[in-house]
Amino acid sequence: MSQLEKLRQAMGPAGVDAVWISDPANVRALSGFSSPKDAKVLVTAGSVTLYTDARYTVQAQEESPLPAFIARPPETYQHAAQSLSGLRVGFEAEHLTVAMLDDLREHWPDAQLVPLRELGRGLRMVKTQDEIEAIRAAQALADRVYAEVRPSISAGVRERDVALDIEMRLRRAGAESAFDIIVASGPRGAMPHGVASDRVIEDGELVTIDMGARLGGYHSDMTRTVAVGTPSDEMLRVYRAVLEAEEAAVAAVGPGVRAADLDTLARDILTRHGLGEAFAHSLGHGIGLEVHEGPSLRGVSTDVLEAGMLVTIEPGAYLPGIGGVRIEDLLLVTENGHEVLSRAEKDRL
Ligand SMILES: CSCC[C@H](N)C(=O)N1CCC[C@H]1C(=O)O
Repeated sequence: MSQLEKLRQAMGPAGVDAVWISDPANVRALSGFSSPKDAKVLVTAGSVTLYTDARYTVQAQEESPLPAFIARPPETYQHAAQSLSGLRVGFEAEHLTVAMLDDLREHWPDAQLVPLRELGRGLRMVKTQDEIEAIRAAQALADRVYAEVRPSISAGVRERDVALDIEMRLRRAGAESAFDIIVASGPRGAMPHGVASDRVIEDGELVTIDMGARLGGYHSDMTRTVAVGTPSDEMLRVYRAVLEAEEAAVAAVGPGVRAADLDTLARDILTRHGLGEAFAHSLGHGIGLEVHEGPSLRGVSTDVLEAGMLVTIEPGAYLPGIGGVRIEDLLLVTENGHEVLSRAEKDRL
């Protein structure tokens, strides 16, 4: 089913006759338009319109199969108002500013505005085949770049230079970095989001590299922790515990599996190694047009995995003042289990 069909199917149960889409990821999913921050989509039972402005006339025509109305507010609102009189119009509560809501109220006096939450989950959690191939390609590129850069991660090298090297190679290949690249060496490894700094990597340290490619709007995400020289016995023990938790959680991924159970499985292993408290975040997340999207692999998640979902499995252990380890793979949930899309080699320490 297309994302437009999914949205139309969800409108009745949500109590709306139309939806004004302003979340860029949902705009892109519905329209294919690659500058979704400068666009909106209006969906009614019988029509769908892409709204963007004259900077994008040619681009909208080239990229989107949807009929486009080219104008800026307030003309866009006035145009939309013609098809919204008397209708209940949903909007994305997490993505519409108070000022924008005021504008909609002013220009659509005959419509009833209804806040909707988490629309993207229903639309985008299960990927289409094209989306799966886009993410597969993004991850394959990230794997290649990681393999190229891995030999340079050594004592005397700045974290920032590792990140720059990764970013330059991604950009040369026509992609971008999916997020600020994390290169966290030695004690900085205790920061789950330790983006690359001026710190110089030292002998005997672990270095966590968390990177992804953004290609055609779709993201990949993968983490490896590597040893430079011989790490301490304590960090070796942490590394092996995280690897055990990661591999066990990966092995358990499949359709029908409760996301929360995967988090518990990994957390229990780390707890047995005395590292439960050190695992300071959730096990993973879905990925697609955003780095973080549904399903959620948190302990409190009610999500159940389905074939066609893309998820990360990324347990970590963080010891303030000492260091940290995270290992992350990107998986496609399949009818029979899963496929690991991230192929980059892991250190066997
Ligand atoms: C800022 S994007 C971070 C990408 C990373 N792979 C990731 O998703 N996480 C790192 C720590 C936990 C997890 C997160 O929830 O941010």
